[in-house]
This record gives sequence, C-alpha cells and structure tokens, in this order.
Amino acid sequence: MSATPPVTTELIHRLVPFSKFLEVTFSTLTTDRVVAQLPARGELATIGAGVHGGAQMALADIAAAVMAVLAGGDPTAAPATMQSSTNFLRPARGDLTATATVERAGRSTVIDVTITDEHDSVTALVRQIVQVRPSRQTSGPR
Ligand SMILES: CC(C)(COP(=O)(O)OP(=O)(O)OC[C@H]1O[C@@H](n2cnc3c(N)ncnc32)[C@H](O)[C@@H]1OP(=O)(O)O)[C@@H](O)C(=O)NCCC(=O)NCCSC(=O)Cc1ccccc1
Repeated sequence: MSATPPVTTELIHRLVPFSKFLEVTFSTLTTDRVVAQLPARGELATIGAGVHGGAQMALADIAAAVMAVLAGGDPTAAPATMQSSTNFLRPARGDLTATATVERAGRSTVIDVTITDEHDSVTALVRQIVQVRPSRQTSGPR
C-alpha cells in the first residue's frame, strides 16, 4: 500500500501544470484554508498595467479547487469546477494573494476566494461551486 503524499506546491504543479505555468505557489494548505500567491509578471498585465481579470480568475479557480479537495479529506480526489462567479472591485497591482475558505461542504462544495494585491487591497471576490470526485487519471489536455 502506498502512502498518500503530502499536498505541496510541487505536487500541485505536477498534477495541475497550468498552476506551474502561472508560477502559483501555496503558503497555506489546510483543510479549512488555502492561501496561494500569483507573481505579477508582465505577460499577465491587461490594459492599464493591472493584472488581467482572467489571470485573477485562474488564480481563484486553482485555489478553490485545492481548497475543495483538502476539505473533502481525500487528497487524491479530482475537483471539477461547476460554477464560478467573480466580482472585480478595483484594479489589481503587483503580486496577488488568493485566500480560499469553505462556505459550505457537501456533494457540491461552496468555496469563497478573496484576492488581494500588493497594497493589501481586495481586488476580487470569487465564489466557486466545486464537485470533488474520485480521481480518473488522464495524461494531459489532448
Ligand atoms: C471601475 C470599476 C469597474 C467601477 O468602479 P466604481 O463603481 O465606479 O467605483 P470607484 O470609482 O470608487 O472605483 C473603485 C476602485 O477602482 C479604482 N478605479 C476606478 N477607476 C479607475 C481607473 N480608471 N484607473 C484606476 N483605478 C480606477 C478606484 O480608485 C477605486 O479603488 P479604491 O477603492 O480607491 O482603492 C472598479 O470596480 C474597478 O476598477 N474594478 C476592477 C476592474 C478590473 O480590474 N477588472 C479586471 C481587469 S479587466 C480585464 O482584464 C479584461 C480585459 C480584456 C481584454 C482587454 C482589456 C481588458
């Protein structure tokens, strides 16, 4: 019987290559809170030099999916985002931090994500509905 590996940034990068592409790292990975960082490199900018909304949504989606899996108690499970709702409150400047918490656990898990920027200003509030299912291994997006 193989032991379940601890959930780390490196493991998430291996399971979700998109998170590695975005250079997302995780400073907190617990059953009730996930905190993820997105470095604001130039390619993520939008008009006006803030961080593009799609990059913020991707950060939130990654953090919410990891949160749902950890809350479910089976780190080998696969998250499936069913719904995502984002409100952008102000332009995002510099490196971003996403804090994900569980609003409601169940067959469909409700995750709230707050994104803050380098000024500690809240730039976006995101609510995600995520289903967590037993993993079905695939080799990539194609
Ligand atoms: C402007 C509004 C939508 C509405 O604001 P209102 O209800 O009228 O309220 P209020 O006027 O109080 O302003 C609130 C806060 O906003 C700030 N601010 C306002 N105007 C400006 C300005 N001109 N420049 C700089 N900052 C401005 C303002 O200082 C205040 O901040 P504070 O509280 O003092 O710290 C605001 O909520 C907002 O900017 N949200 C973020 C939108 C966002 O970043 N979306 C994602 C990226 S878009 C994308 O990537 C898609 C795309 C695809 C393809 C191509 C291109 C793009």
